Amino acid sequence: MTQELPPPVLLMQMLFGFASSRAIGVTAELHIADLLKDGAKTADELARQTGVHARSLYRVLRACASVGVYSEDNEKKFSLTPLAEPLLSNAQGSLRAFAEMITCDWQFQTWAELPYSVKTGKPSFDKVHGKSSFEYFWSNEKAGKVFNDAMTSNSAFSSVAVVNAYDFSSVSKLVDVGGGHGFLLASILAKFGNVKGVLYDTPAIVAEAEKLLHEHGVAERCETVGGDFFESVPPGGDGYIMKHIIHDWSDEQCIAILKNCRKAMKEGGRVLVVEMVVPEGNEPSPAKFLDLQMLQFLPGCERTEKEYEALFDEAGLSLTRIIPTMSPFSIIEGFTKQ
Ligand SMILES: C[S@@+](CC[C@H](N)C(=O)[O-])C[C@H]1O[C@@H](n2cnc3c(N)ncnc32)[C@H](O)[C@@H]1O
Repeated sequence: MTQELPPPVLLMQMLFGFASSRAIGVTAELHIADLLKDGAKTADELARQTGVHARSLYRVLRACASVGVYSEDNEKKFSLTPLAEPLLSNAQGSLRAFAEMITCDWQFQTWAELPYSVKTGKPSFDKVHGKSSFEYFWSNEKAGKVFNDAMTSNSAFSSVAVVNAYDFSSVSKLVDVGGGHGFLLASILAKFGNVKGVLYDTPAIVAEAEKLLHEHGVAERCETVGGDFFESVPPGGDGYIMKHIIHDWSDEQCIAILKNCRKAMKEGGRVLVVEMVVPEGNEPSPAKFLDLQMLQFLPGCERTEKEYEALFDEAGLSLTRIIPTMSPFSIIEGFTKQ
């Protein structure tokens, strides 16, 4: 439908993209979707419950409703819509924490410096915050929590898709490299009862993962190991999965991580990289905007199929398949080159 709008109107809508993103993020921060779970409410009622300014909240919700996130009825009551439901905290694959993170203060401060990244090719995050993004999250409790909660929330969304798209039953020991708090690995182990897991991340992050592994009832089948994936990864797995890891790093750094996996894996083992794959040409894809996020936050980027093939090749692996999932993420599978 938007294609039929006159170009200046469509362009203006696009230019206001940052505003719709921020407005949706504010409602995520205020848990508005949770408050609408049991029925429609006016902005006044919602403002009383959240302690904010009623008229301003109304304006934010009206703007969100104009793009289909919530809807407003004749009595000025707001309700959930299919686009608002993923903002429920307990929705399967909830995007609430992700929405809060992707529109928070340090995001907008970093995006304001996009021209710096375009000029220099360096992450604007480091310029704005004086350190790399991971160092910032590891040293700043509040930002670290927002980031890790978003990763777990995003993981909930993409993990369901990965678990349903790939048959892990032929893997006996799966190492999740940079597995964060372990949501993906726990989901895989919960579905595939024969698989043993190793959750590998920095020592501080894996120390926080135990609770989640217990909650999924997989702690007994899952080891946690702290370390640095540029140095080494735990040996003896026949599967090495990496979700949202490879897109964080430069080609040289990715090749180092992939080579470490190849060296550590048992004969006949495989690597499984979970990322968006950038389509060639003008095809629309969220990967092309996530790529700009990477440009500013880390040395990494989103890659095309050919670029993944080249990375795998340099690391001594052959890309065998790209398996699409019901999410924007694909599973890029590789085996040791024969
Ligand atoms: C973008 S998050 C992805 C987390 C998880 N795979 C997921 O999809 O939710 C990147 C992860 O890499 C971890 N990480 C970053 N540098 C690392 C390193 N040098 N060694 C081990 N883990 C590292 C971070 O702590 C973080 O958990």
